[in-house]
Amino acid sequence: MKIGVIGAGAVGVAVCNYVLALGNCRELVLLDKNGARAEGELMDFGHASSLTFGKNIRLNAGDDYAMLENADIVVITAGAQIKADQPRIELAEVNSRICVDIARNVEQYAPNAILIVVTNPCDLAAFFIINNTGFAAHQVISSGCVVDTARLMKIVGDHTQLDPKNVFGYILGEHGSHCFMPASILGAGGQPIDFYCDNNQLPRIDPQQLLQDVKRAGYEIFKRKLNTTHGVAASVYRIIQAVSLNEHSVLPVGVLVDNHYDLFGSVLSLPSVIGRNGIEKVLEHPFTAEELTELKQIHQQIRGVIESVAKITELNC
Ligand SMILES: NC(=O)c1ccc[n+]([C@@H]2O[C@H](COP(=O)([O-])OP(=O)(O)OC[C@H]3O[C@@H](n4cnc5c(N)ncnc54)[C@H](O)[C@@H]3O)[C@@H](O)[C@H]2O)c1
Repeated sequence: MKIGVIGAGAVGVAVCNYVLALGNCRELVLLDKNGARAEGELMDFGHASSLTFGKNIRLNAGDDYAMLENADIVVITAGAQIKADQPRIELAEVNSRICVDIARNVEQYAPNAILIVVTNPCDLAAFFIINNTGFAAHQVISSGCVVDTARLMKIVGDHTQLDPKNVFGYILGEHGSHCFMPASILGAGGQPIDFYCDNNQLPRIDPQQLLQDVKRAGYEIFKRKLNTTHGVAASVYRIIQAVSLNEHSVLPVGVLVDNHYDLFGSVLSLPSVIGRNGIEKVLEHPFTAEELTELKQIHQQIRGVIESVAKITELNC
């Protein structure tokens, strides 16, 4: 496996750390417009290979896309960070353009790669990549709500005093403010969440409050350290693992909505089967009527943003 990471910032480097510590790839490429920064990071990582647990993965870094030749997986974390008081739509324009340019460069050297888009707004950026490059929809995965779902699992795990891995639930929709939680599938230890709480003398969880807490989780981290890195990097590594081991894992990643739930033309997080071909299948869930209405409303809001960004950037939508 050859893995590329574009963007040698806080998130890109955190992803490299997971790949080097846990992964089983033969080559890791770190690319940044600031090539020296990427080189410095991988030179630093290189010293880990002298230690007993370090893996001798071939490391390449710089600013030249040719390094990505025949990469199997490319993670895009490059882009601008939101500035104080900057409207989100402005960041969407800037980063959608950057991500499409990057994907066009990647396409020249690794047209068969699976792309994992992390740069925010990741769902919008993935949507514009699908519509403005030769990458097929199944090759382009937005990291979407995997991190939001991890946050949900941790919060419910703390409440139920269970390992978060024994919590089942999804955050779906858009990574960010337009996400929702289908309460009908939330569970702990294989039991419906209300049943679990009642049987264990715990207060029931208010689904609306839970969703608010999930939405605030990223903000609470950002307020303290001015970025978020570890949770998102672990989420990206989870997707890398599903692709590289052809796991057919169901993950709430951002996928092109193309006649799913009668919706067309956005990227939203939906439970999807992830394997060697990227998105192998988008699962259709038996959502309640209310949940379906919520999903449709989110899609319509996102379509509005897509059309505004397309108008200004002249990207296809
Ligand atoms: N999807 C998520 O869950 C999630 C979570 C955290 C951060 N993010 C996003 O990830 C992105 C990166 O965050 P970060 O904290 O690493 O930022 P950062 O500022 O630390 O790093 C960004 C890097 O991208 C590089 N870069 C910018 N434009 C480039 C281009 N055109 N080509 C190559 N490299 C380029 C910069 O030189 C910099 O090294 C941001 O958009 C952030 O909002 C997403």
